[in-house]
This record gives sequence, structure tokens and C-alpha cells, in this order.
Amino acid sequence: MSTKQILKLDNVVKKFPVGDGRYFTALKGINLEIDKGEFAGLVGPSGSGKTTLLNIIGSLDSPTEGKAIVMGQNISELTHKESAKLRNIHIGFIFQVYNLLPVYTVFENVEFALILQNVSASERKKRVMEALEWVGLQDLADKKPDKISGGEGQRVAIARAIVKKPDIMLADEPTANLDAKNAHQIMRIMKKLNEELDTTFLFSTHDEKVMKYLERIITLKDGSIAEDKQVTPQKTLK
Ligand SMILES: Nc1ncnc2c1ncn2[C@@H]1O[C@H](COP(=O)(O)OP(=O)(O)OP(=O)(O)O)[C@@H](O)[C@H]1O
Repeated sequence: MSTKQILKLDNVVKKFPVGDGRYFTALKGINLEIDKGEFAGLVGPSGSGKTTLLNIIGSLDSPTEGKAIVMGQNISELTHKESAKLRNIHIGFIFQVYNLLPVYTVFENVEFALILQNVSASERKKRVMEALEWVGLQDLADKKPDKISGGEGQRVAIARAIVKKPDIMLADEPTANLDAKNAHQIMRIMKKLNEELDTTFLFSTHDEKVMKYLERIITLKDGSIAEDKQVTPQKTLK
């Protein structure tokens, strides 16, 4: 593993207002470093702070206290435009609900991020087809999302995230709506991207199937890191 640092959280606290001037503290001083090429997961009971933490790392939200440095940038100091740029260039998101735009084809759904980056049409075509090949969906490029299955939809969402060649992919419960066969297929695709492109992955998950592939498990409990350990994956590409 290379030592290039992707992110560093320094005593990150997140408080949400809950009315009457009171706050709920969802994250209670998180210290975490993730290096390039890691395949790591946040696990822990519902409400332990996994999504809140992923949102901060993805610069969709900012800490109330402490520092979150993502790709060398302190996300609390970014303007709206700068954080949009950080997300667009460096971060790929995969969610439980993959939100493909229904009126666009599979190809166009994947192409969208590259239009935002002002990539030329010929380069876009090449990169979108390459991303669809990664997830084995090159033959479905012209289909609309309502003509493909749930597992295929999640694979399009991976292609949409990976087409930007992001440094880090954040995956919040990516297998939650999939059956076992599709869940394993998705995990194998992500592991292959991790191994071949050295893309860093950070999952949030309850799913044992996801956990079997992880190389590092960070356990959250009540907004704190209860355990952070390197593990030998039970499932690999071999
Ligand atoms: N906007 C908000 N306002 C108030 N409380 C919030 C807000 N967002 C999250 N919380 C609270 O913060 C805590 C952590 O939520 P979070 O969604 O990060 O947990 P999680 O570990 O991702 O849970 P799950 O596994 O169910 O998705 C929860 O108690 C939640 O109710």
C-alpha cells in the first residue's frame, strides 16, 4: 500500500440542532486516516454515525468542531464552489438508492459527470464505454434505467462514479437492495477497481457480504470509533 494520504480527520465532532437550543452529538471526536488504495469499511449499529461521517468525508457536510482534510483540503474552509469541485474531481459516491435519471440512457447517466468537467465529446464516449466495460454493461448503453434490473442499475451507478477516475469512492450501504448474487458481483467489481486502478474505497455497511471483502474494519459506536483494525479478507478475487 502506498503511503499517499487520502484523508485525515482530526477530532471531528458533529452536532445537529434538535430544537430548544439543544444539540444531538452524532460524532464525538473522530480521528481517522485513510491512505491511497485502502479497501475499508465503517460498520456499527444503526445511528452510530456512519452516514454522518461519510457525508463529512464527501464534503456534503462539514464538522462542527475539528478538522477534516480530504485530498489535502480542509473541507471547512472551502467555498460552495470549491467543495463541488472537490466532489466532482476526486470523490465518487455510491448510495443504496442509486438515483439514475430516468429520461436518460445508461450511457448518458454515466456521461453526466464528464460533461460537468468539460471533457470533449470524443473523450467522453471513450471513457463512458470503458467505465461500462468495467461493470460489464457495454451492451446496455442505449437502454433507459426502467429497462434494466436492480443489480444492473447499481452497476451503472458504479460506472457513473468511476468514470471520473476519483481518488476515493464512498459507498453507503451499496448492497442493501440487492440479492446475494448481485451483492457479490458488485463487491467483486469494486475490489477489481481497487486492485487495478488503486482506487480507495470506504464503505458504510451492515452487510456481512460486504464485510467479507474488507481489509480494514472501523467500528463506530455512539459517535466514537470503538475499534479500528486491519483484517484478512474472507473473500478475494482469486
Ligand atoms: N440532520 C440531523 N438532525 C438531527 N439528528 C441527526 C441528523 N442526521 C443524523 N442525525 C442523528 O445522528 C445519529 C447518527 O446518524 P447516522 O445516519 O450517521 O447513523 P448511521 O450509523 O449511518 O445509521 P444507519 O446505519 O441507520 O444508516 C442518529 O442518531 C441520527 O438520528
